[in-house]
Amino acid sequence: MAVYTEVSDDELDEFVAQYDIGAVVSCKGIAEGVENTNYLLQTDRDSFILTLYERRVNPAELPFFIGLMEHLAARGLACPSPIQGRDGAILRSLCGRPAALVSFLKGVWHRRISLNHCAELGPAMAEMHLKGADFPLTRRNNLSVEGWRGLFEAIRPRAGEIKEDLAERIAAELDFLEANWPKTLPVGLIHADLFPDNVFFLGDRLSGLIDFYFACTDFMAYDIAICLNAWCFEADGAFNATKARLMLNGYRRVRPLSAEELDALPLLARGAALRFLLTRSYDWLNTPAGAFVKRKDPMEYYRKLVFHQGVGGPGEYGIE
Ligand SMILES: Nc1ncnc2c1ncn2[C@@H]1O[C@H](COP(=O)(O)OP(=O)(O)OP(=O)(O)O)[C@@H](O)[C@H]1O
Ligand SMILES: N[C@@H](CCO)C(=O)O
Repeated sequence: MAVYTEVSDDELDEFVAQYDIGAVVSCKGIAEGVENTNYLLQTDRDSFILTLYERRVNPAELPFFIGLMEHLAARGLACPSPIQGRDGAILRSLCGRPAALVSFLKGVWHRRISLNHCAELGPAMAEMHLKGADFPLTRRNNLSVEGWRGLFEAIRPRAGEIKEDLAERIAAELDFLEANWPKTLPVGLIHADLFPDNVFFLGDRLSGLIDFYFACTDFMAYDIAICLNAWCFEADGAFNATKARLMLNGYRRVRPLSAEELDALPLLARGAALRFLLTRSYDWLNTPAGAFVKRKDPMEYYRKLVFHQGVGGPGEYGIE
């Protein structure tokens, strides 16, 4: 569950009075998510998400994330639209935390991914990349290749608790990726965490993208590589090339991929698998087993990494 901060009725009334959004009907804590406190706020006019930013979000980066959602929503992307108060401000303080209101997106996310979900994801991701292209702010991806060694050093002494030879395996992969990471692929605004729990559907249609708090400036093809990992493996660990093909072809219809981007996909997919292997390993080793935040399995991403290490070229991702 993720309600770290309880907001009293008085504090909420005072907060909502700063907006022209009607009167509060209900405000319920949302159990999902781990980073921030989220409430579903219903007024007599509409529904909103109230987010209180907790420790793991750097307040100095909030203008980037909020500005990005504003930018994308203004260009018609289905994503949360930040709500301005009567004074024009979006970010304010609630219970000693930075806080913001965004529009509520209808839809649900799916644990069981269908072929159709992947076919819908591709064009939506490409649309986000195109609409993000003229966003004026930039943010370095501190969870890309330059950030991995530091994370590795942090988990190295205890990596054997996850898998006996994990440290050696990661060390070799890191050396390889650092030596071969691309330098010149097209760069743009990427989501960087476009997992199924951040993509909503209404019936068969994708209805919106949420959770832009890892968004950054990086290779657009790296976002695709993250999605190959997060969307195209079955629960038994098998890679589903049909899902990958549908996602990639859907993407390419909206934003064509260059030959360099296609060729780089296996390497980028290795990097993306390593990124989530590292962060999940860190959280696994540093979150008590009984904590209310459920730990995500690092080994799922170790197995995905091993799969991509065996990929000979982009054709194995279903591309004709
Ligand atoms: N704009 C929105 N519209 C509808 N529901 C939303 C919206 N934003 C968040 N939610 C709901 O709140 C939940 C948690 O949101 P989110 O994933 O952004 O939280 P978080 O704590 O930042 O996340 P995470 O731990 O996944 O990084 C979502 O799964 C969704 O149910
Ligand atoms: N989506 C991530 C968590 C947030 O970075 C994971 O599944 O490991």
